[in-house]
Amino acid sequence: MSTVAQAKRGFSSREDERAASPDDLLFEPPLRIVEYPDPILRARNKRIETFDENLKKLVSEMFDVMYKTEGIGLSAPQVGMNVRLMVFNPAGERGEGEEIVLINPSVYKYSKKMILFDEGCLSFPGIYADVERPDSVQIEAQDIMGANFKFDLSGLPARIFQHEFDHLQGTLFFDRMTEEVVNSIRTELKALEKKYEDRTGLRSPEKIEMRRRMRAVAGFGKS
Ligand SMILES: CSCC[C@H](NC=O)C(=O)N[C@@H](C)C(=O)N[C@@H](CO)C(=O)O
Ligand SMILES: [Fe+2]
Repeated sequence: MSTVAQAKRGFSSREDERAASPDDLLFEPPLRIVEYPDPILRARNKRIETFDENLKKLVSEMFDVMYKTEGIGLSAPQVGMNVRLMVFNPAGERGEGEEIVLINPSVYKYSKKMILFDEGCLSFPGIYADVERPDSVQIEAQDIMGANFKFDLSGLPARIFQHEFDHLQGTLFFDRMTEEVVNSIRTELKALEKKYEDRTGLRSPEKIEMRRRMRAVAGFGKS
């Protein structure tokens, strides 16, 4: 399927979510943050169906790298693992606030009220810009033991959840920015693309203009 067709489908329906194999969950610490425009950030993320010690270790390593890099949230694809897992702690400090672990999350309701917030992403070091998102969301997910639960999020936790949920859909924060806002960070985005091209010897897998066009079909409210 072409990238454009994938974006139109939005990786969103349950039928599209394949189950992760034990190999998909293998990792070697220390985890490292995957930076834009690495194609890992646009790849499909598989459902987790094995709730074991390895998963607990992965979650623990994700919190480690999140705190070390001054994050308040982290999704598995950002550490090279294409599975449907996110961790967050709005306090951003170990031992403070509440550590949330969400596996195979989905959204069943978004608020109508929308809020602008100056967002940063660990996969786009040093880049901050305004993103508009619903103020609150009602979600369901599984915990580290595989138990299902539902809860409501608003304010900063809702913001972090939506940012990380987007990562699980292959959507990046600039896909949600207005054209004017993307223009304000375009030089920094291009610098990250050049860094990737210099490091890998490969052409950047995406061109910013193309993502701009695809943003129109990203849409809120799909799950
Ligand atoms: C507001 S949602 C941001 C979530 C993001 N997670 C993964 O990319 C994240 O943690 N971004 C950081 C750059 C961030 O927001 N850090 C905080 C605390 O240092 C900040 O205020 O910059
Ligand atoms: Fe991010």
